Amino acid sequence: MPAAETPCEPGSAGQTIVFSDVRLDRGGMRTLAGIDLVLGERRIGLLGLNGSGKSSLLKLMVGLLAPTSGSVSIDGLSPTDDAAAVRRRTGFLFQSADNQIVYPIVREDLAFGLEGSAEEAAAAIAGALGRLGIGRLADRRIHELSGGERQLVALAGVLARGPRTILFDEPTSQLDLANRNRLCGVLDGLPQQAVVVTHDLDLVAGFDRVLVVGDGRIVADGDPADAVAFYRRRYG
Ligand SMILES: Nc1ncnc2c1ncn2[C@@H]1O[C@H](COP(=O)(O)OP(=O)(O)OP(=O)(O)O)[C@@H](O)[C@H]1O
Repeated sequence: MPAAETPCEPGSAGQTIVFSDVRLDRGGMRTLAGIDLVLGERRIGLLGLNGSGKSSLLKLMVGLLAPTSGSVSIDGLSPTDDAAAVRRRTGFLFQSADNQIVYPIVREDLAFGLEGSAEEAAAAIAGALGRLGIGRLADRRIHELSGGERQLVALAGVLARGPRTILFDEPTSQLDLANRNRLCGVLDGLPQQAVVVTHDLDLVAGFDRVLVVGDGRIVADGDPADAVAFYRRRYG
């Protein structure tokens, strides 16, 4: 198996995500400009007001958007030109689970697109569901699950692929307090590198690095306490 397809094991390194003078226009308007970043930490948070460009930054990392100018690389690969390799190594959890669940039964959905033998796929699915404590949902119909359960199933689908990095777009926004706390616990224990867009300021408290996006630029970049304090001062 080539290195690019090796599933992440506990303790394995994440990836280095590089933005070089990135500009992004959406709908004819400047969304991001002058973005220069090297991100290699294990837990990275992205804060910012609605519409500030956080999700756009995340989508650039995995090639769901392409820069208008400048470049993005992830471990030396281009998210747009090397899309298949980047997406094997980099999972994306959408804000709404319905955007990434395709099949009607949980187990079928998790099997979709998995590489390897049927036994390897079954083991990856069982491992992912087990890690999230939702093995009991394996044979349930997706449309009968609650929103929180669907969110966890969508995360299991990402985990089953063994990515090195997981990009989370507002992972707690649709969860009740119990499921929000559960997701925080899961996030804490994941061996993968995680980049998390959130409005949940407590979620980033133990992170290694937190960035604040404002007016299409990075307006703060540091440890969680400093970045959150800046965010509250500037926008609170
Ligand atoms: N499909 C699109 N076409 C044109 N403009 C878009 C599109 N999607 C988003 N935008 C614009 O890009 C800007 C940044 O959006 P983005 O979703 O990255 O912000 P965000 O910081 O993640 O916001 P939120 O916190 O509300 O999710 C916004 O002004 C938004 O209106």
